[in-house]
Amino acid sequence: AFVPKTSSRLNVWGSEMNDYLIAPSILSADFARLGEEVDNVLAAGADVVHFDVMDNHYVPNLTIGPMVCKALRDHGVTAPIDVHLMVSPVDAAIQDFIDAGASYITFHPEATSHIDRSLQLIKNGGCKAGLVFNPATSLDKAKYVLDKLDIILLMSVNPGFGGQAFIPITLDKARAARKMIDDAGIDCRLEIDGGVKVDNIREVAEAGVDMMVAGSAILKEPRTKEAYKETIDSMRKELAAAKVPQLA
Ligand SMILES: O=C(CO)[C@@H](O)[C@H](O)COP(=O)(O)O
Repeated sequence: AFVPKTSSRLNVWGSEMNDYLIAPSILSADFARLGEEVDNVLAAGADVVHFDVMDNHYVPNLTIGPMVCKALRDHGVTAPIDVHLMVSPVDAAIQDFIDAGASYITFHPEATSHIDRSLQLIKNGGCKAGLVFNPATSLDKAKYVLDKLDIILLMSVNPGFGGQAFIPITLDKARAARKMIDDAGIDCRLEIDGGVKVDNIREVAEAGVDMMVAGSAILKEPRTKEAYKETIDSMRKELAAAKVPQLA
């Protein structure tokens, strides 16, 4: 049965966190003013900084690395930094981002021959660990590492670029991933990334997602704290109205 959301079902990683985490992707930031952009989006109410790392090999784009992550920490950012590694092979980058101050690190199962070992490497570094599933990648790869997963991240676009359209079948996959998490009873967030906007975020939440990455929907002109707050507040209003299935 669908009933209004309460915090009981989504109480993962401790009660001090919001039920729904909003994670603006800095891929859409003005990189010439990155520190200020991150400060503004956090002051506007974002929970987490989503940090996209692309290697021009696993994905067809090249972005930012551990030095930029460390620079944000040195700048004074204390919010969680959610590092999404679109990098292959991935293990060296995992260690670099642990050293650079990452909080959460996720990677694609295709990017390592040893998924279990790569997850353990992240956990040994004291970070939350997660697997990322491209739109056409099956959730099967999660099955035998569920006990090591703090995050399952579903790509709702093909990775590599911001500003793409949400792929609707991801909602079915989200429901399947939510069931997998609930059946296993693990303390795991379900994250989604790609094409998330004010007008579809409620539907995404109702499919069982509790961590929302949004790049171009939030980080856009006029690039002011007030404008970021307006978008994030609108997203929170939609999330508050979401009806999600409760655990039995
Ligand atoms: O990882 C990626 C793209 O590969 C994302 O994090 C995008 O940056 C999301 O951007 P929008 O689709 O929200 O504009």
